[in-house]
Amino acid sequence: MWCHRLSHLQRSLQNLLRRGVTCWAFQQPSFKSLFPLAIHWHHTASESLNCAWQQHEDHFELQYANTVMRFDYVWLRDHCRSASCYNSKTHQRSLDTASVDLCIKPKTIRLDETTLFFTWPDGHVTKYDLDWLVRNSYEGQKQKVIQPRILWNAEIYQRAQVPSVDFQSFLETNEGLKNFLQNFLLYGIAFVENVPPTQEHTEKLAERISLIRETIYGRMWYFTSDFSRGDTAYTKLALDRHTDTTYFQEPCGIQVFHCLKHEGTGGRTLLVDGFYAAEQVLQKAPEEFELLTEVPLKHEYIENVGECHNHMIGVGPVLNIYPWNKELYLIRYNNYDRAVINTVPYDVVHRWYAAHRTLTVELRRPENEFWVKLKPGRVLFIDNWRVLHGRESFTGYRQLCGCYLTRDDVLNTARLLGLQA
Ligand SMILES: C[N+](C)(C)CCCC[C@H](N)C(=O)O
Ligand SMILES: O=C(O)CCC(=O)C(=O)O
Ligand SMILES: [Fe+2]
Repeated sequence: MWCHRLSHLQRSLQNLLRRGVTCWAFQQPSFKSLFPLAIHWHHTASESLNCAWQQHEDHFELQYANTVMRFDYVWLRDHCRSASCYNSKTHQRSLDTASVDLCIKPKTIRLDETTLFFTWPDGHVTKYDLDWLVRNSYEGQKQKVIQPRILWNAEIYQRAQVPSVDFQSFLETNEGLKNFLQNFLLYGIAFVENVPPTQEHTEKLAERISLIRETIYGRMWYFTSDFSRGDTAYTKLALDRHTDTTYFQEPCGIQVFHCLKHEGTGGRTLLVDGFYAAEQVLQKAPEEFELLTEVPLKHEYIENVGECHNHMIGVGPVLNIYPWNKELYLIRYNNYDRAVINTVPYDVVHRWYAAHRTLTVELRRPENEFWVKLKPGRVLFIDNWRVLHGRESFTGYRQLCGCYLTRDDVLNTARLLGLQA
């Protein structure tokens, strides 16, 4: 641990020196030893490669491909891809990270063409390709989006004329499946056409891209307005925009809807891109956006109807972002299922209500609403981590079937088809 303290001390000393406060520093007994080496930049001979590196006391600095990267020495030892440290068949680490000295530093560093060689105190050599380091560095990741998306309001979505994929081509060709998934990843919704209007065919579709996520509602579900379950979804009432299963610790990733029958009026489906609305909040009120990413909330499902007894609780903020690049990846928005707020003090609660209102105003702008009437044969897939759904009240007999999908497995299929997900 000494080396970390040293470098920390060194940094504070440098800060003090920069601010001109030197007296404290000179009182330290080993002041000189804190600055043991003059730092030299190593440049590559070839101009075209444009690579330079420095060995600092507590990290390795690399400039390459217009990126300045800083690597911790333990990190450099830990990611060694040599045969004894990494099994390239299973893509698993063999090295026991706990056996690495936390104060490790390379004995020598050398660059040959585009490969960096680190020789460690015990003689072990680690090789890194410069491009690999760029791809895998924090600085490289920070600039990258995990999931490219096209945020939409009704006009943007309709203008894009996103084609539906045909049932046959979805099931039988990789191209059909890939087109479908690409649209789904970009927009958070996608349709399959000409599906025979049965639960079995809907299930086949779902199984083509993922594993079906079985929940308290079953594996494939099938529902009418019979109030067979203790939830408003099982009535004829209107449902305002929301995401489902906010009361799960991990809300379901994807929802599949297939309307098998409707003899009556109303019942249109409402779709709103939650990420588009959140982006508007970020632009107009960044501190409110931040609050929505920070305040943890509970959502709850309490059911006691007939034989069904359930009590589910999920905790998490409304907006979930990756901490390193601030990219939004999940919105949890369901005012029906939001539980008592008892996770934040009153003053934060008040600011949270204001931020929630700002988001709600964006979500409710008529220009952000995309309305569609689900029909037998046309199956809708919704990214339940991004796109909110709702429905208009209706009359008559309406049958809806569908299921939830596990998000990991949808993304797995997408990656195997060569898509970025
Ligand atoms: C889709 N299906 C009818 C099975 C369930 C409906 C769940 C409704 C619940 N309030 C929620 O938003 O999670
Ligand atoms: O009836 C509908 O169209 C959708 C109801 C709903 O929100 C749901 O089942 O999750
Ligand atoms: Fe729902």
